[in-house]
Amino acid sequence: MSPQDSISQLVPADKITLDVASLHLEENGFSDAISSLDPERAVHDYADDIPIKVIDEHLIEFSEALRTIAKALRRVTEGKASAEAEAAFWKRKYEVEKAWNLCLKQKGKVTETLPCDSIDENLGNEGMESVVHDISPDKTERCCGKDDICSHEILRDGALDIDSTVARLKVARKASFKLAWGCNGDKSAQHKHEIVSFERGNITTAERSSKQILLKWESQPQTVLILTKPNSKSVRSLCVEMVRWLKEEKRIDIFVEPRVKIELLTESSNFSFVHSWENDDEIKLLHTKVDLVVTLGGDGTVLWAASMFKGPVPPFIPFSLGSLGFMTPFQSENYREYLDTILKGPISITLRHRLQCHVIRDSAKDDQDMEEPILVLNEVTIDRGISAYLTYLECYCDNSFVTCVQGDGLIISTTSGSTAYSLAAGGSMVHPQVPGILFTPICPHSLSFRPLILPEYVTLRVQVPFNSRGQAWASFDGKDRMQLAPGDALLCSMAPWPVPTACQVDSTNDFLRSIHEGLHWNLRKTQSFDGPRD
Ligand SMILES: NC(=O)c1ccc[n+]([C@@H]2O[C@H](COP(=O)([O-])OP(=O)(O)OC[C@H]3O[C@@H](n4cnc5c(N)ncnc54)[C@H](O)[C@@H]3O)[C@@H](O)[C@H]2O)c1
Ligand SMILES: Nc1ncnc2c1ncn2[C@@H]1O[C@H](COP(=O)(O)OP(=O)(O)OP(=O)(O)O)[C@@H](O)[C@H]1O
Repeated sequence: MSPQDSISQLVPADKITLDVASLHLEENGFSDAISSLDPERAVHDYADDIPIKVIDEHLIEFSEALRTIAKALRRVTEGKASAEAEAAFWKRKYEVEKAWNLCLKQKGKVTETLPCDSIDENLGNEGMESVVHDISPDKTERCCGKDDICSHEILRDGALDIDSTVARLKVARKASFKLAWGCNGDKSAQHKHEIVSFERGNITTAERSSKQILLKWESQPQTVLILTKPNSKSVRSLCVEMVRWLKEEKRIDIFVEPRVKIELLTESSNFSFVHSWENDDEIKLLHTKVDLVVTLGGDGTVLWAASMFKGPVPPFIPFSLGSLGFMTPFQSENYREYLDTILKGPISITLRHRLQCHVIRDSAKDDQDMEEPILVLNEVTIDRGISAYLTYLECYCDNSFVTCVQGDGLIISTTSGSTAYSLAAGGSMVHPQVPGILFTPICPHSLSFRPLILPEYVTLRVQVPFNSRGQAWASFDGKDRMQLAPGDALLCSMAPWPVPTACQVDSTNDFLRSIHEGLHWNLRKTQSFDGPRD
C-alpha cells in the first residue's frame, strides 16, 4: 500500500484532494505564475486547464478553495499578508503530517532520521517506502555527520513523515544550516545538544529534563571535613558535639583544620582519631580524600572553605552560625536529622559558579609562566583603596572595549555574590544557578552607568591605564588585597570548578527564602481594603 493510500484510510477524501491539489499546483508551474505577480489570472488559467475526468463533486469545493487562495495571494502581492500565507502553508503541512503519523502509528512503525544526502533519492514512492522501518537502536544516528547540529535533523519521537519530506523538498524555502559552538577561538565542532533543538531548521531551546540538580551517592560517604569560624564559643561546642556524633553513630572519618584539632584535643584526648594536615601541599589533595565539607559559621566561613579548594570541590553542607547566612541554609540545632538525610542522599544541590582571576603585571607581561589563578565564590573588586583619586579602569570583554570606569571602583561578581557587595553597589540579585558574570560599578561618577550581566563564557580584562592618576587595589571575596600599578591588568573568567552546596529544600526555595528572611526583600505593609476602588 502506498503512503497516499494509507492516508486516504484515515483522512476524508476531500481533504486529501485539496492537499494533493495544492502540491499539484506547485508542480505545474503555478508558483511561477504566482511569482509573476498576477495571481488571479493564474488561478483562472489553471482552472481552464483542468481535465474533465477530474470534475466531480469535489470540484465545487476545490474551486472555492482556489478562490480563497487567489484572494490570499492578492494580499500577498500587496505585501500585506505574507505572514498569513506562511501560517496557512505550515498548517496544511502539519495536517498532512499528522494524518501520515497516525497511519504509521497504526502500522506500529516509526521512521528514522533521514540522512540529508539521501533525501533526493527518497523522492519517489519506492524511496519513501524504504525509509519506513521497525524501531532499531542502531538506526538512530545523527544526521549529516557526527558532531555538528544539523537543521535537517528530525526528532526521533515519530515526528518525521514521508509526505512532509516530499512537501518540504518541493516547496523548500529555508536554507539548511548547522549550529556549532566555538570555544576560546576554537572553531571545531564544540556544541551543546542539551541547550537547543534544531528540528527542521527551527531553533528552539530544548526542554530541561530536570530543573533541580540532584546528587545521588553511588557508595556510602566515609570522610567529612569540618571547617569552623574561629573565636566562637557556640561554634566550638557544636564542633565537639558533631565530631563525636559522626564518629560514634555514623562511623565517619573526620578532617579538621590544625587549629581545630588542637581545640578538640584540649577538650579531650579521645579526639586523637581526628585527621588534619601540616602543609599547603596536603591541602591541595584534600578534595581527593573528603566526601563532604561541613561549614560551621556564616557566609564568610563558606567563602573561606571555598578558597581552600583551588580545583575540584566536594559538596558543601553549610550550617548557619552567623547573623545573615545567605549561603548557609541548614540550622545547626537540627544537624543530626540533616546529616542523616544527606549521608543517605539524594541531595538537592546548587552549583555555585566561581570566577578565576589572574593578575598580569606590566613588568612581567612577556613572561610565559602565569601564576596560579585566584578563585572567588562571591566577587573580585578593583577599587581605589586608600587613594583619594578616582579609579580609572579600562574594561574589555573578549577583546571588545566595554567602558572606562571612573569612580570608586568595579565589582566583577558571580551570581552567588550578587546578593553581597554587588547588591550594595546597585547590582541586580541573580539566582545562584544562573551562569552569568555581573559587572557592577562602585559609585561611578556618571549618570548613566547601569550595571551589566554578561554571559558566563566571556573573559573580562580590567586594565589600569598608564595615564591613571593613582593605583588600584584588587581584593578577592573581600580578602587578599593586591595593588595594581598603571600598566597592570586583571583577567577574569568563569572557573571550571563550581562549589556544590547542599540545599535545604531546593536552589530556588533556598534563594528566595534567603532574600526574604535575610534582606526583607520587598517587605511592605499590605494596602488596606478600606478605600477607593475601580
Ligand atoms: N558594602 C558591602 O556590602 C560590602 C563591602 C565589603 C565586602 N562585602 C562583602 O563581604 C564579603 C566577604 O564576607 P565576609 O563574611 O568574609 O566579610 P564580613 O564579615 O565583612 O561580612 C560581610 C557580610 O556580607 C555577607 N555576605 C557574604 N557573602 C554573601 C553573599 N554571597 N550573599 C549575601 N550576603 C553575603 C555576610 O553574611 C556578612 O554579613 C565579600 O565577598 C563582599 O561581598 C560587602
Ligand atoms: N576557618 C576559618 N579560618 C579563618 N578565618 C575564617 C574561617 N572561617 C571564617 N573565617 C573568617 O571569619 C570571618 C567571619 O566569618 P563568618 O562570616 O562566617 O561569621 P559571621 O561574621 O559571624 O557571619 P555573618 O557574616 O553571617 O554575620 C570571615 O571574614 C571569614 O573569612
